[in-house]
Amino acid sequence: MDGYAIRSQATVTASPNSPVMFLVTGTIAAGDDPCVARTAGAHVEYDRDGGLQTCVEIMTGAIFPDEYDACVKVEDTVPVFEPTRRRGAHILVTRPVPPNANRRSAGSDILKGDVVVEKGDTIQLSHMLPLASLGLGAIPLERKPRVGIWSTGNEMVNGNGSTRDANGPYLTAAVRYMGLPAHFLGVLDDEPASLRRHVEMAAASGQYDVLLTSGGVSKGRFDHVRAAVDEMGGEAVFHGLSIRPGHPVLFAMLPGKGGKTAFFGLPGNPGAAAACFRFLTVPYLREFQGQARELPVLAKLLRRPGTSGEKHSCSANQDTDCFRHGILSTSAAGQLMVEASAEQSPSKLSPFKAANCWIHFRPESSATIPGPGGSGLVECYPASPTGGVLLSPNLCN
Ligand SMILES: Nc1nc2c(c(=O)[nH]1)N[C@H]1C(S)=C(S)[C@@H](COP(=O)(O)OP(=O)(O)OC[C@H]3O[C@@H](n4cnc5c(N)ncnc54)[C@H](O)[C@@H]3O)O[C@H]1N2
Ligand code: MOO
Repeated sequence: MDGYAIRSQATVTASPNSPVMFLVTGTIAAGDDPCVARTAGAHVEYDRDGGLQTCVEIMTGAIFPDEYDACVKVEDTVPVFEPTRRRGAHILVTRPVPPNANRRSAGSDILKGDVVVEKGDTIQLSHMLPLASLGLGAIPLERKPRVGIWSTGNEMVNGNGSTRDANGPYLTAAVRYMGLPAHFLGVLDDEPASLRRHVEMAAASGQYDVLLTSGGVSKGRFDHVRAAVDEMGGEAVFHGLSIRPGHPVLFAMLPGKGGKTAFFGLPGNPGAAAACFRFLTVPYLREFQGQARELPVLAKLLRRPGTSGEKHSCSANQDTDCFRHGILSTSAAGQLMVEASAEQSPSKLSPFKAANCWIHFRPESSATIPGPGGSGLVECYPASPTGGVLLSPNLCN
């Protein structure tokens, strides 16, 4: 605090009728040597033995001189002779000042041995103030998973087709949104040898930890992604899951330089690619970085998906996990509420603009009133996978 460093003991009897007068012997500013005080024109050693009723004017952040134990704020003092900022001026204190008032001990924030960042923590903005205050210029970080992304399909505009590539820009942005390096590697034709060559070369290069394609994983005559993975010696971990949307999704491990490379063959329908990325790829990328499993928030379901028709309602299949986008909000009473988007077709993209969350309907929540025991509560995850990680180990760049 800006004020005067005093000996609190001298103020025990202070009152408005009987103030205690202090002689100001100098001024100490933040950054000054606490033994040397500024006076009108010079820096001199202040009168350290001047007795109980001497004081030093002190500024916020200045190192407290040893012989004083409390600071009285400047606005709680009465100047006797103006100007006060001069050796020989006096102030009056009209109330007792407790020991240690307005004084902080050095090192009381982070003690020796305190853990500021746990091993495996993700460095976020919240860490920066404590880390920087410790004088750390740089900290060791684990390498981030590097992600390579292709779109597939002869129908894509880039391959002279008529469909605009929605998945490539979306998936690239989503990976970067997590604070991870992502390279969009282009659009691949529905041609087995070309698919194989590109994916095999990227895995062999050792430049990527995770590779993603979208499209070409279903049952069509031109869906060649699985065959390409098999032919390059990849091991399919699963191809097809009991989820909606995205049931044709493929996950495989590819042989690569210095170990295996994870491969997600996401379905082509953009809504399905987005759901599979959010619920399969994001957890993989988090696990890769040693991050804890993401936990959902529970919200009261205001509108079930597919109320306009049964197609995307989740009620058809009791053993299927359904992922539906929706809008999460808070009621006036503070209750989290979620409304599933009315349109849930995985090929319709306009609802993504308003949706701010994904709702996970577990198989058991397919009953008329979802949630444990029919509570009406459903699990929601933010639509955008947050990572917020700092990419540079250098805290100042
Ligand atoms: N006989 C069956 N047919 C289909 C099944 C099935 O189980 N049996 N599943 C359907 C489901 S569910 C999905 S999802 C799709 C996924 O199939 P693919 O991964 O093979 O995707 P494609 O056929 O290549 O494309 C589907 C659709 O999405 C469009 N697409 C693809 N990539 C993009 C992109 N990057 N940007 C925008 N749009 C994209 C593509 O043009 C197609 O319209 O299979 C069903 N069929
Ligand atoms: O995965 Mo597909 O887009 O559910 O229909």
